[in-house]
Amino acid sequence: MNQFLLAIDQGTTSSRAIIFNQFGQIIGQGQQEFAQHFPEDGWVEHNPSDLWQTTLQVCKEALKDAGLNASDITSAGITNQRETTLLWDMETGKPVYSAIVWQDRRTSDYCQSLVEQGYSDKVQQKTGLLIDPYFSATKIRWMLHHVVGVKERAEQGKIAFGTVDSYLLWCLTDGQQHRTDATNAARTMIFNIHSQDWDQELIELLGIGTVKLPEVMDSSADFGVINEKWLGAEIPVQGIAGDQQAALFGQACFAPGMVKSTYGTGCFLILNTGDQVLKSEHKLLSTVAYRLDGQVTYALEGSIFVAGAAIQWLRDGLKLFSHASETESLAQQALNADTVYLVPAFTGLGAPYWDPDARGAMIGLTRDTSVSDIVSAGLRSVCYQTKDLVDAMAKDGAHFNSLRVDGGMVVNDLVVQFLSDLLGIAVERPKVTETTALGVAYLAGLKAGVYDSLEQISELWQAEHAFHPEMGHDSREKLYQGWRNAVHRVRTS
Ligand SMILES: Nc1ncnc2c1ncn2[C@@H]1O[C@H](COP(=O)(O)OP(=O)(O)O)[C@@H](O)[C@H]1O
Ligand SMILES: O=P(O)(O)OC[C@H](O)CO
Repeated sequence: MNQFLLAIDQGTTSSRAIIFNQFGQIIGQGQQEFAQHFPEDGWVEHNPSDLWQTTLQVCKEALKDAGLNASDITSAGITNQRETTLLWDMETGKPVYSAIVWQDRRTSDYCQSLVEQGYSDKVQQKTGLLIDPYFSATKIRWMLHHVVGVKERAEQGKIAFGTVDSYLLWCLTDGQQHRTDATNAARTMIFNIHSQDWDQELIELLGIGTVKLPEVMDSSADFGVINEKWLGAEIPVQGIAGDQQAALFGQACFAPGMVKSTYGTGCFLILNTGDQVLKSEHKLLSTVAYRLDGQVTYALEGSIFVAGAAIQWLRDGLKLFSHASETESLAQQALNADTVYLVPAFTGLGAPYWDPDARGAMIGLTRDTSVSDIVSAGLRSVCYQTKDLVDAMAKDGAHFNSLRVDGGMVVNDLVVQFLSDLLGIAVERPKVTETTALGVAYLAGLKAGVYDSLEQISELWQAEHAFHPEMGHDSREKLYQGWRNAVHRVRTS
């Protein structure tokens, strides 16, 4: 008999719900985009009601698409854009402000002051993270200091903090559960990844001790039950993970040394490091890959802020084409692909540079530079940035000879082939590229007893295509040197 798992994937630009059967096949889905708000330079916000309402709608759409009722669903999971921060009043259930999105840079100066006070080592040692506005903690502090009345309500013990998973769980359970999982907690900059507890010293340092923090659970656990008023029947929520960790899980990267890279708005390369926290000397992040039965599997992560977003900019900003799918044929016509570089540092550079003040550039332009050359440079920029991460990992002692990829961009064969050429390793694209949703469905299914073991899940993973390097060493080095020069031109630190 078929069993069905509902995966809620609340991402940066859209909310998605996918229903899988126990074989990891997609049975139904729904997706809705929502508005991005940029109230000031470097600020990025979402309306919490958009996050919640689109989530609810896509769940209904997915059920309809699958021809199922909520009562047919065995278990549900939530995966989410990470770090994005919400505070809400626990009495009214109302968010006190917008959701401050992971890309938001408003706490840059405060982060810089923490660095100057010498807290970098302590933060990295405890949380595995670098001090950066990217993470949740300084966003919480900003709301306490800037939103009228919130500090007072927090002092009365009425204000809850949550990443998007927590907030959605709160809504879905009708205010019954205030919980998160270890992968999401690990992105806040106040969670000790060794002891698996909230870190009181960092909480006090930031002055955010009055806010109620969610209970941190395994990634596969009994988080609560979706109230029947939302979808027509109760559904247990038994999986939660940040979207990049869920993708690692969906790619079945369960053995130390296995690595995946997801190409959506940004790009996130995550390497399974087993039960070891690998401390990076090259500005990568140590984080929680997943936590099962109290056992933590750790990961090393490289985060790039702009990947598919560069393609969106070429489409919407420069209006060079109407659909992302046109980029492959356009780039195939590029005559100067090897000499034109686009550094998409629109919101600064992420790993391994962490240069929030860098800005984008196009280098190598001549009179015969064409639209095709620029599009090709945009696509290739994603591969060059990945090589930056892979090289940083190698310097940290982490080597691998194949990479699993997923996300909206990997339908583009040209991108994946160039990636393989540049890295000089095999790049594997799975049959199901919705690995984020699949990963959290697996986590829910593990708790629900649909799956007994990780081995069983590994057996479900199937490659759709493996790309092998076709480029020679010298060409690869020459192209990459050109990229290094281009990045050097935009860096401020
Ligand atoms: N054929 C393509 N070639 C290159 N980029 C693409 C292609 N199709 C989609 N994209 C890019 O992939 C991204 C969407 O991927 P997705 O995984 O849905 O992102 P997210 O989950 O971050 O919203 C968009 O930025 C889009 O520009
Ligand atoms: O929503 P995505 O897929 O762009 O992922 C965002 C990341 O979780 C941010 O850390």
